[in-house]
Amino acid sequence: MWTPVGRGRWHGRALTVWAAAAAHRGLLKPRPTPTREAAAKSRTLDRLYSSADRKEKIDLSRFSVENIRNFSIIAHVDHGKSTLADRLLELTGTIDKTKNNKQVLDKLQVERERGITVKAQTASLFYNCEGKQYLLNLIDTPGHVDFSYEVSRSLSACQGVLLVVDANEGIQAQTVANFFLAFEAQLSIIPVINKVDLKNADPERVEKQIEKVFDIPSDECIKISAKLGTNVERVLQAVIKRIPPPKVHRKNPLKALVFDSTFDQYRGVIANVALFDGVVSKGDKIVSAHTKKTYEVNEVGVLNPNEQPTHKLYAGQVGYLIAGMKDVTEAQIGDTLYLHKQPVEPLPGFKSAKPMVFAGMYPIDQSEYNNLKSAVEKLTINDSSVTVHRDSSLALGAGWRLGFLGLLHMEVFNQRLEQEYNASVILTTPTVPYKAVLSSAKLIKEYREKEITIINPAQFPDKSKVTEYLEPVVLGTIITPDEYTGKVMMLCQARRAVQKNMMYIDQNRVMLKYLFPLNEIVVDFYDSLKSLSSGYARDKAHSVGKAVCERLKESLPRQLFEIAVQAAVGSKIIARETVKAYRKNVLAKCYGGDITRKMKLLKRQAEGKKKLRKIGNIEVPKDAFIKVLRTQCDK
Ligand SMILES: Nc1nc2c(ncn2[C@@H]2O[C@H](COP(=O)(O)OP(=O)(O)OP(=O)(O)O)[C@@H](O)[C@H]2O)c(=O)[nH]1
Repeated sequence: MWTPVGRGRWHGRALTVWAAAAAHRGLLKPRPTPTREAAAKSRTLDRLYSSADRKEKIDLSRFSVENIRNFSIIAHVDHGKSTLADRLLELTGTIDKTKNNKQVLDKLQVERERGITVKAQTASLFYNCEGKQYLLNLIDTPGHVDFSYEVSRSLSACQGVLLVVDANEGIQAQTVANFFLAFEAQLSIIPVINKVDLKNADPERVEKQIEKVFDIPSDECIKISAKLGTNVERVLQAVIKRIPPPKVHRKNPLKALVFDSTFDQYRGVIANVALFDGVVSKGDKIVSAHTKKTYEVNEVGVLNPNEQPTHKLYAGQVGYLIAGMKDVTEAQIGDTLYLHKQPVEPLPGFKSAKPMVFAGMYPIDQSEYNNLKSAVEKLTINDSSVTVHRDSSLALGAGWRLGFLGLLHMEVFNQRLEQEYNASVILTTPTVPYKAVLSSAKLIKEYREKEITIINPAQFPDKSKVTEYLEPVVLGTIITPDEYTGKVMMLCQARRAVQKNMMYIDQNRVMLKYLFPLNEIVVDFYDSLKSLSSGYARDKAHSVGKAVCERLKESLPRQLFEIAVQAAVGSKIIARETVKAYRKNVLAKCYGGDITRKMKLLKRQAEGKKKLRKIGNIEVPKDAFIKVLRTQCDK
């Protein structure tokens, strides 16, 4: 939903923000240079995942549906999902127990460098419980709100979740958001209170919070230390006892959901699939419900945690499938695959992600356009929440306008392009989408619509042709120790937010819900929340305009005439800088001499400059644009 610019109203998507005083690793900080430890870990993981290690084909036929459990680990950022996944992999003998096993499922370089999960990762574990062999398919998910699309997709392949909560921090905003995702999907929820080894851990308090906020009896909570491995075996037992096996039919024709996919340079698209019905094996002819194209299956297997080919994949199992899809448009996340000549009703797929932040992306060098295009296409297979529209700019040439779920998402996408595809790009300052209700008949005819969405500031229609502008608003949840409540509320009001709810989740923690205009929180709200500074200036247009003018002034080459660099909002100039002219010494040849002659020469020079200023065109070097845009993005 949208609201007239300047007023607050509820928008459909719930966006959660972090607790004010929660200790947190900087998520939006500039990318750190990889440390020696990260590099060593990277080498260890490369060995762990090298294709040379791929083992013999395994036979999954021995796992009947009753012996399969599919579950995700969900939590707020940093509450220990990936560390718990490490322990589960060790306990089941999937990986050897070594000191180097730290966030093993965080395979991407960007994840290892930033210490956060950005991609959901699947691992199939084999576990013996009370004399029975079980196949457990685990999906480790990201905790940050920008990647919650990964969580919702992962849940479609599961029947249950481990809801991990930090024993010191307690319930946080993403704990609440992720709980509701699982609850709405009607999954079994096992609360796991982690980090009980911490000095300030208070698992009893967290147990009570869980009971109060989620209505889950406190005796259902499992208290563990994922770091030390304490009680982790109980988690596995609870997975078997409390999460039901999938409801599927192996005798029905194949019905497989593509819930994620990646692109491999040599093997094409590798689709992560959850089988709802039937069986699939190498050599089968399958059809994509989305494109109706037919493919021959080259390989099927499970992730253990690296790719391990199997003879077949059976209904109820989660694995991967390679079928020679070479073109990126063929790999659609949410697609249903079925056997040739045995069509099935396609699964509902996924609601498409709604981008909240838009930015222009251009190759630094236009000759790199095609390479960058192919890199962007391949990366969007692996990250389907990014939207791509072609765009062009006078200064930067041909490029795209990309839509992201948040700023961290944008940074991570950019970093992945650089690291995984060696691409070098210019990203412009992020903006949020706006809508304009048009009043001009000419514009309505041109757009064939009365209400248009604007994702590019350059396309903002003039005020005189518009009845009103609308801006997106989001529901934000903030959980904060109560001593900060007053300051947090002041900050929210300064950001034009409207309070919707306030509740004590325990003796000294408050959960606040506010409707925020998205534009007010998208760039720096988290930093302000952390510092709770009260010196917020409401109208930022002036300071931003001034900063850009100053930077442009530094970057523009001087001319024979003065150049005015102005920032304008509509027709109102809000900031100005002047690039001084080169001054030719027209008096150089006047030795001594008559003052009137000197005056005449200076007057003629001034007139010449005035004329030049009227007709003079200056060429803005591309470097200047890059410099200005870069610094804007760094802000
Ligand atoms: N003391 C202690 N620290 C833990 C425990 N479990 C995890 N940690 C630490 O908490 C930090 C975050 O752990 P992760 O496993 O990366 O958390 P995560 O939830 O996967 O993080 P995201 O994927 O980025 O949301 C790391 O520094 C871990 O070493 C625990 O049981 N005790």
